[in-house]
Amino acid sequence: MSMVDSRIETGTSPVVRRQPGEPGNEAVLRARPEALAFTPAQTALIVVDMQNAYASPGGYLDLAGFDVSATGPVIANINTAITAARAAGIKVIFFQNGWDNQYVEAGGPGSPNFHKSNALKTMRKRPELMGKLLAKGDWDYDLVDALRPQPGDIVLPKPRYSGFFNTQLDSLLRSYGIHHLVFTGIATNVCVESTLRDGFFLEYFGVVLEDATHQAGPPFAQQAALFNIETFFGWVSDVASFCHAVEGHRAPAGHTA
Ligand SMILES: C/C(=C/NC(N)=O)C(=O)O
Repeated sequence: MSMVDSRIETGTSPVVRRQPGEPGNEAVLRARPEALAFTPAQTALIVVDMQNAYASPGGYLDLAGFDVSATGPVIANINTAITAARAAGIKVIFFQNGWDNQYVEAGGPGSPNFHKSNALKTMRKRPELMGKLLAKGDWDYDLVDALRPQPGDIVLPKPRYSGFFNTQLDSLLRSYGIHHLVFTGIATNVCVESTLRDGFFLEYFGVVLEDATHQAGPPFAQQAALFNIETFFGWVSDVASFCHAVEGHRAPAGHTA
């Protein structure tokens, strides 16, 4: 059951607005700790790293010992959010995490990534996996079959946990006049939280749809990430609330978001 505050239905809950709302243009999302108002055309749905590596049995997280058995409903919920976003004219941005198959982009021993990445560590333990985990061109790097980008969507590669680091995300968002980011994907406590946090420092309003995310690690990692986001960096909502908020908002005719 969603823990999102239902008081907004009765109009007693505060609504966070970046600027005074324009009637008819504004969607209001039930969220914790407050409802959040946004304009669909100035909002992006960010789909973080929904690759086989993170969401499929036999992918990197699974091989590294993380539980991916509950990712099926997350994929279905992301699909629901994507469909609602496209219909409302919200830009959909997919990230793919990883590197070239020689791992030059992963950084050598001079990079903390070399020492902390569980994908790189797993491959050092199991050399037969070298060139496979999170390597561009391999199944592990591919987006899961159930989530297919469409014309008008953006697909961005990223080499580190934050989607703002060494990517075109910030300049693309600014070029489209986007300042609200709705987050889905895996892992809540790693790349989702890292990207939302960096967005906060760059003045983006970030909200996570909790049932469209999954953690890397035990359930407390999900709870801690959502607590941090709700308390310090942004807002937490769910897919049904997002669909409800954008219902009735339609992309202009002939518009690919
Ligand atoms: C653990 C991990 C998480 N990535 C992500 N997409 O959140 C990794 O990439 O090693």
